[in-house]
Amino acid sequence: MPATDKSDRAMTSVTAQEALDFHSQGRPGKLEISPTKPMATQRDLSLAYSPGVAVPVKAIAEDPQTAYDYTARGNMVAVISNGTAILGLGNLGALASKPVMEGKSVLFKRFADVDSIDLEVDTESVDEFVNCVRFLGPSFGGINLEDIKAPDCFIIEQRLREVMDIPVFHDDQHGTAIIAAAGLINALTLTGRDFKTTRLVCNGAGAAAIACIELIKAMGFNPDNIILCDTKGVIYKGRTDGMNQWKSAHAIETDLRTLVDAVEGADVFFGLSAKGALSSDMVRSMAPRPIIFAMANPDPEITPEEVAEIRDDAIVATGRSDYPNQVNNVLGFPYIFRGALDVRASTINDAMKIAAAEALASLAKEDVPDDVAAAYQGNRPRFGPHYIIPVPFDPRLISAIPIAVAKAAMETGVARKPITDLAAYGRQLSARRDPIASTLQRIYERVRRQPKRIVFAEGEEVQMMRSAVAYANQQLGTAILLGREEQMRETAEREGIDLNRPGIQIVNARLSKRVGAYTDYLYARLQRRGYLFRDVQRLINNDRNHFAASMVALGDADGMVTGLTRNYSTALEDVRRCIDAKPGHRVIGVSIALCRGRTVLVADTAVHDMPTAEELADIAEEAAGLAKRLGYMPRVALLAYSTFGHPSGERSERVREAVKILDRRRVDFEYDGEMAADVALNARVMEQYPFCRLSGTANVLVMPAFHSASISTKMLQELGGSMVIGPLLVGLDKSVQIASMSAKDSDIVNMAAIAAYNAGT
Ligand SMILES: NC(=O)C1=CN([C@@H]2O[C@H](COP(=O)(O)OP(=O)(O)OC[C@H]3O[C@@H](n4cnc5c(N)ncnc54)[C@H](OP(=O)(O)O)[C@@H]3O)[C@@H](O)[C@H]2O)C=CC1
Ligand SMILES: CC(=O)C(=O)O
Ligand SMILES: [Mg+2]
Repeated sequence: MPATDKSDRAMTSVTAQEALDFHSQGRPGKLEISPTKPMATQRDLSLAYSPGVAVPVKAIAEDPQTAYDYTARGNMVAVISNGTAILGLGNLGALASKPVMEGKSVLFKRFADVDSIDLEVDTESVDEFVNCVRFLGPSFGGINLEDIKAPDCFIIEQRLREVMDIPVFHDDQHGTAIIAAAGLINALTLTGRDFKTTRLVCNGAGAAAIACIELIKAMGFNPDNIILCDTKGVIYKGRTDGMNQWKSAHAIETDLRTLVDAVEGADVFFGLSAKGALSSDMVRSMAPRPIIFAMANPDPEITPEEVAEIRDDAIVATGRSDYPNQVNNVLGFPYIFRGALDVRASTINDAMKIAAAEALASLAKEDVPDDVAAAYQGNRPRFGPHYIIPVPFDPRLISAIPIAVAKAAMETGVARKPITDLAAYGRQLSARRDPIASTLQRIYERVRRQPKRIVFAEGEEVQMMRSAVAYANQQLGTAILLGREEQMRETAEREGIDLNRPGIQIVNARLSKRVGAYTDYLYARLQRRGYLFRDVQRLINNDRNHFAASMVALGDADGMVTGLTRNYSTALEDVRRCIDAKPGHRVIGVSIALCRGRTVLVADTAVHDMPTAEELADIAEEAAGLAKRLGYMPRVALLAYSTFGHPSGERSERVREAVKILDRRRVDFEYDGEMAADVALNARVMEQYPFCRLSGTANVLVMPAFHSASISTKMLQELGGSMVIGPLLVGLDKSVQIASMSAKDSDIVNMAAIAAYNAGT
């Protein structure tokens, strides 16, 4: 464990250890490369490699544009840094910048389906850096420069733009400028100001600051009303200390010399400098209804809490995701490159940047539809001081920004492949959204709004303790750890887990005053099922699943998670002794498989061994219900080895009968079957059955039996590289989730969040 500093302690939503574990668990780091073509047979090899590969080689040599058709270039962006200005942490070198750069690459993929690789260039020499990057053009559709200190970044970007015919975009400059400009447009609107008369002070005169100032000036902000400050104070005409040509370009005639002087009476403060640079007194001296964008990362120039202590009329934004109004370039770079790549833009020019800023600003003013509201902390946001800019998880960003950028590229003549049908382009963009982000995010955000008490039944297990801490840290509610306190504290001490955080509660069944109530409750349920009173006492005293499930049944907790120490079916039996199915429902297990941007729900992966036709129909209904609750329009395929009667067989007959039962029940979701998995999942194969009632490929798969459900999800996970969540228990009267015995901390936290979500939000 490395030494922690103040900024580690300031991380309220995650601990330093969690951050390290997140990066080291499983395959270290955040990225891997996966092929898009099979490389399985001699023929594949002949096509992909020699001799077949010679054909596209020659085609590209003849017409370089065909590289976009035959290689990954057109969707590939390099994130390149030398680590000389990593976030606001300073010059920590190329290697130390790698976690940030991997992170940026992942965000490219997650948010905009842009493939990306990080490249860390180990030099502080501008010439060496430029020479290294300038020859990489053939590999990429765009270059995203990141965390390179000023003024080197200006020279590097300028020189690379001159010699490369693909977009070269320094994210800390232009990404930040676009987002800050969008936020500023809206904050000015809300406070009744305009670009002509507003007085702005920008602290920091590096990469991000200079670009922000340049962009807002290009948008019409009055240059005479902007004061730039750096570590030496105000940048005035004639200053010589610590100057460079980029600072000089924004120097103004003024007698003001310090940030304190400059900020007095200012309408807007832009912070692109360092933690704590704006004091309370400075905030006090600003004009009425001041606009404060404290954008330094990870710790802002001043926190929203500190501003709130001084005045309640300020609009405050930071670069962080744990406060409202996150002004951070993550809102920009994935979508700006998406638009630029899609029209094969040769550059990203001012018109494209302004179009992105305006699109972003407009989005915040639009009503937030239901499926978007879930992406927001708190209630449905409405344009106002606490919502001047959309959050990164807003699913509308992928449609709104790339279109604006692509249009501007076409209008300014830098698009090498103009898009003719923008409506169709908009639909393609929405389809690129990876549902995993929005699905889990939606669950977490809803729970955060209505936190829940979740009992972690196997509280003495290390993973349970870690998960409970993560649950509490993420403000999902109270995590109740069940077990012997002394043992838990000993383990926690040894493993460096802090159980003294708010939101953690320890309950020892043996010492609990509720033992009597739970025993009476359970005895009433089990007395006619062969259990004596003392058997039930033993269950409550000695068995944590029974104790935890009784807690939930009697309302002492909202939900529970278990599963690490007992196999799934045993844990489920324990729970079922205490909790029934919801009236009119059937208890089933649904696994969520997330694979290459697709999400499918698979059922029943937990309970019914060999379901009857009636049971299959129930399973379809329960799974469709879960799909709806997760925000999907269910398209349910009842799977078999046969498709619509061929080949015939007894097992397929049962599935066909289930479809007829659903017909009779007149359910309100799309379903069809029986069909084979490829028919359900592959649009081209489905086309061979034009009468199929599904409007698209299936997103809910009802398996004919438990063995096929279990085998296929495990194969998806192990061979298909899918992330599989679950099985989630559906249909119980109270909220319980059972993790697998091999679950990692993150799986358990997901399960706990899902238990909390199902407990009612
Ligand atoms: N929210 C967002 O999306 C983004 C935020 N940022 C944040 O902005 C900050 C600057 O990043 P970047 O421009 O890339 O870095 P640079 O190294 O290019 O520039 C840093 C600038 O900040 C100035 N500075 C540092 N400390 C102080 C201080 N205490 N008071 C006044 N000025 C100070 C420096 O002054 P001098 O010139 O005198 O050395 C320099 O001008 C970082 O905290 C970074 O995390 C950056 C990009 C995006
Ligand atoms: C967000 C970002 O890019 C930075 O702080 O450097
Ligand atoms: Mg950066």
